[in-house]
Amino acid sequence: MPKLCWRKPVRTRDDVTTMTLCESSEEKASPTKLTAYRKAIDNLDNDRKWQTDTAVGKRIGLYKLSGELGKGNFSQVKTGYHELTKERVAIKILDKTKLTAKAKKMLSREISVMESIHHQNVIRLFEVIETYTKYYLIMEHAAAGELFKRLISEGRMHESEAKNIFSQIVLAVKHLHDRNIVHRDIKAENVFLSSRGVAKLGDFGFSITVSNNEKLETFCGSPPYAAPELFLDERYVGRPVDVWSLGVLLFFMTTATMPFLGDNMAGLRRSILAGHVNSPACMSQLLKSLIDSMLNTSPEHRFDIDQVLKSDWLREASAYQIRFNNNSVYGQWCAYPTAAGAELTDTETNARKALEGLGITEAMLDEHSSRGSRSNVVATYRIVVNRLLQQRRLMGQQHHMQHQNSTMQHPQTASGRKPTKTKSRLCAIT
Ligand SMILES: Nc1ncnc2c1ncn2[C@@H]1O[C@H](COP(=O)(O)OP(=O)(O)OP(=O)(O)O)[C@@H](O)[C@H]1O
Repeated sequence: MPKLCWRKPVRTRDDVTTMTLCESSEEKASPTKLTAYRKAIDNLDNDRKWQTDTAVGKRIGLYKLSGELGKGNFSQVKTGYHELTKERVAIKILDKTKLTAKAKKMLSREISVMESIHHQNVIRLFEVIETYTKYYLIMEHAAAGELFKRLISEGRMHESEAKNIFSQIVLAVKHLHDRNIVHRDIKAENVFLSSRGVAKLGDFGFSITVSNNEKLETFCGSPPYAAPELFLDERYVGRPVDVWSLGVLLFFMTTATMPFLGDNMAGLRRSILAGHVNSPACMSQLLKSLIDSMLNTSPEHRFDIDQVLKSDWLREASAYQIRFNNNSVYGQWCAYPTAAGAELTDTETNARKALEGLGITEAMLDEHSSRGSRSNVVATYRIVVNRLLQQRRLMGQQHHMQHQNSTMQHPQTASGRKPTKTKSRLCAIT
C-alpha cells in the first residue's frame, strides 16, 4: 500500500509538493494490510489506549491533543496533531454546558462563516467534532501566534513590513465584504501569523452576513477598535465598522500605541467620538493620509475596503498580493472535494494521490463531500490540500522575501502606555 511521506519541497511539472507517495517492501508484501485511514478508524472503535486517551481528553477523533495555546471567554485552544498527516492543528474546545444562548449563536455563526470562506489569509476550519458535552473546532494552526503578541514583544513595525502584513488582512476583509460578511471584531489579537509570515484573520464569532446596506443593531467588538457610530444609540452599517477597526489596527502596527485612549469607557468614548488622531512625526505622509481616511468619524465618508486597497500607501503591496494570489492556486482552494468527473486542479490531483496513499479513495471523497467539516475524510482532504497550497505559496514567496526589508524597530510608545489585550464584547458599549 503506498504510504504518505513528507519530504523537502520538490518542484514538479504541475505543482509543488512536499508529499510524495512511496511504497515500502513490507507494504508490497502484505496486500491485505489495513490502510492508514482504516487502521485509525479501527483504533478509534477498538483500541483500548485510544479509547482511554479519548476519555481523559488526550485525543479527539483523529487528533492527538497536546499543550494549551490559550483560553477565550468560552473556550480553550489546544495544539493537536492529525494522526494521518501529522499536521499540527489548533483545536478550540467549547464546553456545551457552559455556553450561554449568545455564545451558542456566536459559535454557529463562526462555524458557518469559516465553512463558507476559503482564503489564504483566513484561518481555515478543517473539522468540527461534537460530543455529548463538547464542541471541537479543528483549525489551521498559526505557528507564529497573534500579531498582538508580536507587536507587544518587538514593538512597532517598519512601514514596509506593516504594508506586507496589512495588505494581506485587507485582502481577507475584502473577500468577506465581497461576500456580504462583516467580521466586527478586527483587532491585533485576531490576526495570526504563520511561521512564514503569512497573515491570517481569525475569530469569526461576531461575524454576520448582511444584505447590502442593511443596518445592524447589536453592538459588538472591542471598545478600543470600535467605530464612533457604535457609541451612538443608532443602528449602523456593517462594512464601515470593519474599515475603522482596520484603521486602528494599522495605527497600532506602525506605532505600537493605540490612536484613541481613555482612562475608562467614558474617556475612550469621548476620544473616539472626537476622532482626533495624533500621528507621530516619523510616520510617512501617505500612511498618515490613509489612516485619516479610515478613521473618518463619518461612516459615509470613510474609505471603503476597495479604496483602502487602492490607496497610495498600500497600492503596490496589495497589487503584489493580488497578483501573487492569482498566480498561485489559492484561488482554486476547495473546501470540498470536486465532484467525480469534474476537471481537477493540479493541487487536487496531487492531494488525491496523497489521500489514496492513506486509504482515502475517490469514492470515499464523493460520499463524504456533502458532510463538509463534519467528516474526517473531508477534513483530511482539507489538511492535505492546505499543506500543498502552503508549499506552493512558499516557493512563490521566497523570491519576493529576498527583496523585503523586514526589520522590526524597537518599541517606541509615544504615550508611554503599553496597550493591553482587549476583550471582545457583545453588549452596548455606550
Ligand atoms: N488558529 C490558531 N492558531 C494558533 N493559536 C490560536 C489559534 N486560534 C486561537 N489561538 C490562541 O488561543 C487563544 C484563545 O483563543 P480564542 O479564540 O478561544 O479566544 P480569544 O480570542 O482570546 O477570546 P474570545 O473568547 O474573546 O474570542 C488565543 O490566545 C489565541 O492566540
